[in-house]
Amino acid sequence: MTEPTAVLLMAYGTPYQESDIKGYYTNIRHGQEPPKPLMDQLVGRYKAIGLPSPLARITTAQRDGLQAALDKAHPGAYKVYEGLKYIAPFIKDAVDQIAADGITRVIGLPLAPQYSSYSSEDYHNRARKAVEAHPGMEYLPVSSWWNHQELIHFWSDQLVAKKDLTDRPDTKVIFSAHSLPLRIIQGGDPYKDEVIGLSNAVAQAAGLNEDQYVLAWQSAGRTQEPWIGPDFVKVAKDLITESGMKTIVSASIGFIADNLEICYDVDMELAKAIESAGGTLTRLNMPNDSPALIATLQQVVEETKAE
Ligand SMILES: CC1=C(CCC(=O)O)c2cc3nc(cc4[nH]c(cc5[nH]c(cc1n2)c(C)c5CCC(=O)O)c(CCC(=O)O)c4C)C(CCC(=O)O)=C3C
Ligand SMILES: [Fe+2]
Repeated sequence: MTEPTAVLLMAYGTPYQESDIKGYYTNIRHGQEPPKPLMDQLVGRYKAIGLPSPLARITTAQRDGLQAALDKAHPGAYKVYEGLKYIAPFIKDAVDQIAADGITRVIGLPLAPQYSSYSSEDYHNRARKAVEAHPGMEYLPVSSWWNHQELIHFWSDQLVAKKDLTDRPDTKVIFSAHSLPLRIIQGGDPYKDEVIGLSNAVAQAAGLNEDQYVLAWQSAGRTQEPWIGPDFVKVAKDLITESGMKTIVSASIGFIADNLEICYDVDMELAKAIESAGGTLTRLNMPNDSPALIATLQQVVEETKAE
């Protein structure tokens, strides 16, 4: 039998317990400890959703689901690993484990559907650095995979199921993705265009007209520099108070899992803003470890060939 190929699933990571938050946040801040007010704010948000955030369990379930799907389609051909950016098991730990398992071919698959230098390229750089420590190991990076039909239909199926609601003149669908500092997308980063591409593809597959949906940005950091906007909280409030909308359907298409940005920024912050403006929020489910997401990841792996 030929040697299996490793599939390295890479994700942001999430603190498992309160005592992890400081180290995790310090890693996100490139080794700088967070000032107390920022730290307190983040602890407050994690406590509000309950630790660990569902993301920890979901990333592992995605790994297990992909392993089972690949085992069924190609017995013995792939071994799936989980490597995180800001908390253990780190990307480097996973690569070292792959080497210890005697595998020399690694597909690097970021669990972020759109490419950006902030997320995808940083995952690949961390993986490549770890791979270089193992002579003879080959690294095959996946850039982005937002345009897979299974993923597009995961979202559009939910909108089609809510057609009675979305067709009402006082309902608007808001697609959203994580904002980024404008400086990151300047100089040709495709992130924004890929998010626009996914939102339009989902809208088209769901049969939405251009006046039935908008794209906005969520979870921007509260820093001085400009971030991609408009922010989805402001967009939602304006739609209700100025454009006569009653229902907002929120689809966080830039993410694939329930996490802090979904459970807090959408389910608490956005929901509260909409309710206090007099409207109601309906939030679409995230792909998590659904068959559609696992099928998408399986296709991405099958399409990845040596260059
Ligand atoms: C583009 C993008 C994605 C999607 C792509 C991908 O998934 O890779 C993403 C995902 C995530 N971000 C996450 C958590 C955090 N991100 C932060 C901070 C930041 N994110 C940024 C961008 C992104 N973030 C940026 C530009 C910053 C500013 C700091 C900096 O310049 O580096 C902070 C610090 C505090 C704060 O600012 O809120 C936290 C705690 C979690 C885990 C949630 C959980 O635990 O459930 C997830 C999945
Ligand atoms: Fe983030």
